[in-house]
Amino acid sequence: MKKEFKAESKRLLDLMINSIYTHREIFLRELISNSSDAIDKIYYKALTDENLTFNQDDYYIKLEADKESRTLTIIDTGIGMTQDELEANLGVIANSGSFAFKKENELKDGFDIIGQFGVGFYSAFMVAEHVTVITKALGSEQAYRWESEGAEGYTIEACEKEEVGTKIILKLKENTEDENYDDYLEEYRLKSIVKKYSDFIRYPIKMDISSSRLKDGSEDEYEDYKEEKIINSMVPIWRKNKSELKEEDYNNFYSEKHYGFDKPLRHIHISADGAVRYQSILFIPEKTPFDFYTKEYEKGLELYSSGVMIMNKCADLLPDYFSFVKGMVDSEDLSLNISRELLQHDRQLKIIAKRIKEKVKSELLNILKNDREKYEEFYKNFGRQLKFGVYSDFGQDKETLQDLIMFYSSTEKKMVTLEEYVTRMKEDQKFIYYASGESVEKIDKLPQTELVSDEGYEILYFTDDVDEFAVKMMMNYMDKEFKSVSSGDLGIENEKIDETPEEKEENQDIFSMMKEELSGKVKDIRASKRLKSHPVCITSEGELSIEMEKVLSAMPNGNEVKAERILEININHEIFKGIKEAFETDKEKVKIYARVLYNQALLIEGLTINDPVEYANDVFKLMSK
Ligand SMILES: Nc1ncnc2c1ncn2[C@@H]1O[C@H](COP(=O)(O)OP(=O)(O)OP(=O)(O)O)[C@@H](O)[C@H]1O
Repeated sequence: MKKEFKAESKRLLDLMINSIYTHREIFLRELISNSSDAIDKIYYKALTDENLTFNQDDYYIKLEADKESRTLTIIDTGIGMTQDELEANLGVIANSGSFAFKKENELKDGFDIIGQFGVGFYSAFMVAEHVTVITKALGSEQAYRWESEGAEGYTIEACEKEEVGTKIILKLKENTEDENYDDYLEEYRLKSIVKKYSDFIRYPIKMDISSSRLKDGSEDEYEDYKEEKIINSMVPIWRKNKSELKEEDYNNFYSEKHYGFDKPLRHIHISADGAVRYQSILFIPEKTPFDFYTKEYEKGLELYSSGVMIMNKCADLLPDYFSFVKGMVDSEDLSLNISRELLQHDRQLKIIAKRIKEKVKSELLNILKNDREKYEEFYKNFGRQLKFGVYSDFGQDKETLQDLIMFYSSTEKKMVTLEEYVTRMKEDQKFIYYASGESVEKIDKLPQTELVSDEGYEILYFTDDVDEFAVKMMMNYMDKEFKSVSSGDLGIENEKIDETPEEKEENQDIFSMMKEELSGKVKDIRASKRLKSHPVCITSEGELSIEMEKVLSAMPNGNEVKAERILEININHEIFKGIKEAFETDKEKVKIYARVLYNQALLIEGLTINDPVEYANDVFKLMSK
């Protein structure tokens, strides 16, 4: 009976089969990589299960090309699949969650599809019109045959197969003007594809290779014969010498492993011979994985013990703030049998994790120093993660991360590091100033930044939710304290703005009256020490800023925290003169002023006002008075 693919799989499969795809040849890489994974699984079992004995020679992958029937067959001695596994693994292309992330029109390019969804096996349909999978699972008596011609569906039935393992038979598509599928039956072509993408596969990839030799007893007569040969070098790339490897080799490895659909921004190749022996290849991706900032994203590195993969995503090897790092670690000093729980406490693993953390940090610093543009690109994608790192775990990693974070600068008009900021601070400047807001454009217009900007000080713009929380955790950098431009004491003396004692005395009563009108809304009303041309602004007192309040109250369980608001009034502004006048002649008007100014300050700050109708009426009243 023919079964249909799950709806999403069908759409995806259609797209893939019909996409004009320039790298069709990678279907072989995908199938070989699946075979290699399947052998890894059985090999691992054999090493850890006393009841199983296997010889190294038992593990291999074999390619068979038959020109007559136009089939290419990939055979492996891996773990095989049961009927249920066939159904589960080859009946659904991608798990629907990840598929939902991409809209159909974004799926034009086949490369994207493969990289992002791990639809490895289905790439077979880029070259084959009919695919047959014959497989027998370890420990199972019965073998099964899965067959499909693409989007129409598939069948599964019982069949005969001697040995455990899987055999995939591709009946190649008819040749077209653009593509000569017969090419995939040619020895030289298959050999070169294997060399290019699968050279380092640890198991032998065998193929019958034609040669010719002198006929027995003859001196000039040759005969053709076939001989089985291993066509890959089998040395894993991480065991090779760095000097032997080219950028391209690392890039191929990155794609082969499906670490990402992009090209890596940087690779790090570690070969350590110290207290713990291990090799590692790490990648810093160029682009943010599509699910990076979602719950679905899982950090981790592949973990191998002496070349055998023991864990797909070992999370303990990476701190959360470097969760974007992809790659693998292979160590001879780790036990094959180690369980997840034990691994967490493994001393060796801790040493490796620490070293990886340091390496990634120094590589990032290196990019920052030598390739600023690249770093800024990286930072755009993953900077938020680093800032979360500063903030989380009570700031225990702030030292590691503080030199890697950047903010937009008011004076430089670009991203700058904290070190750059501090080293060009003015002599009399006491603090590292920052202003928080939704975007650079919005912060540019904030009244609170006026004085600090006018004094010629640089201001860092905090546009990410996490920013202010992160610097609160850091407290200072190179002994300089962070200071919000909205905070009470800015450490700037300015005679023109500061209230004289007489003024203070004089304004006292006005402010008290306004404060009474705004009771419950603001903690205090003061003459501003930062406003020059704007009449009013809101600032906060204490640990919690208005921006932080916004972030916290936007959280799902609606934190009801409120910043302590201070209404600051520019006593040198025309408007304040009006208030003073009203205080003498029309006390009711002072109250209206208080309400209007408060609401306007909220609006400037990007906060909502409680009663817009009352506000509008107040404004009308002032306009008509
Ligand atoms: N030769 C094989 N032997 C045993 N199982 C296989 C074989 N080929 C595929 N499978 C099973 O089918 C599943 C689906 O394969 P597919 O290539 O579509 O995705 P994947 O290998 O899981 O993901 P990715 O290709 O992104 O690593 C595999 O995870 C594996 O369980």
